[in-house]
Amino acid sequence: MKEYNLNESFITKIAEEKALTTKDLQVYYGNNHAIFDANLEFPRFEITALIGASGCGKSTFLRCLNRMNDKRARVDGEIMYRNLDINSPKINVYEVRKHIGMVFQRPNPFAKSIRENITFALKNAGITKKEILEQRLEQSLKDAALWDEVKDDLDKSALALSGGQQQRLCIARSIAMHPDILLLDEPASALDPISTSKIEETLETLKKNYTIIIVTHNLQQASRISDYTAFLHLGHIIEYNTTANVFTKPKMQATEDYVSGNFG
Ligand SMILES: Nc1ncnc2c1ncn2[C@@H]1O[C@H](COP(=O)(O)OP(=O)(O)OP(=O)(O)O)[C@@H](O)[C@H]1O
Repeated sequence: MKEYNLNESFITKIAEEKALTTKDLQVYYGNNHAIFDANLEFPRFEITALIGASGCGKSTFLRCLNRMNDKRARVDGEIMYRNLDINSPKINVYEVRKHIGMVFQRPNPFAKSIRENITFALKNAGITKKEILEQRLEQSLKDAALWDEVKDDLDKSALALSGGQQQRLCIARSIAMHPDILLLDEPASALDPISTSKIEETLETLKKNYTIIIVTHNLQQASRISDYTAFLHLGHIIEYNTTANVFTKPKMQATEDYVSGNFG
């Protein structure tokens, strides 16, 4: 693999309102230092893509943003959300996850009905009024572009849905909680091209109301749907800029090689 100077980077500052900011974020799996000095500002109501070769730390970084690494890694540094450092040990992680939701690579609906997949977490969060549950059910399924396909089958098992429908159900389940930020870890990598384009359309619509941060291996997908892109290499954020700049006028050689397919 070509060697690049990992101490050189180009990290843009965001002029818009920020939804989340990481400051000097470091992640260690035992002795493996997996993320180095990540300083990124995520703009509100925009889609930011995290790209880079396998093992560069995309998922590790994403998982820090709603404290999903707590049990597997040591995470140092700050993650600022609404003037609070949500990486502080004093913070209630369940509260964090109500505001910052996560959708995983493989669709993981509960083995329950479509309705219960949406209402389960809401009920756990103390929402018991039937009208509110029904309203959240319908709205989240509409926002995830699934309502028309399932509205007559709400009491059927979620496991009977196709993979693409299951993934949109998982997005609906996340947004039913009314988070501010949605984290997605390669949400379309297990899906066929039609389901993938439905997920992409859904994300484009959702960004009106949500800040979206997505890990993707698919460079076309990053360039199609994201407003900002961060390129990671060996745990370092090498470049962060508008997606148009990252793909057409990259500042760093490593980025240019990666986006043009001359990497490695
Ligand atoms: N649970 C874990 N325990 C120990 N090391 C881990 C763990 N998860 C990831 N790592 C290590 O951290 C580094 C970054 O991995 P990570 O999965 O974040 O990369 P990635 O860019 O998301 O990769 P991919 O694109 O293949 O999913 C790798 O060296 C990996 O081996």
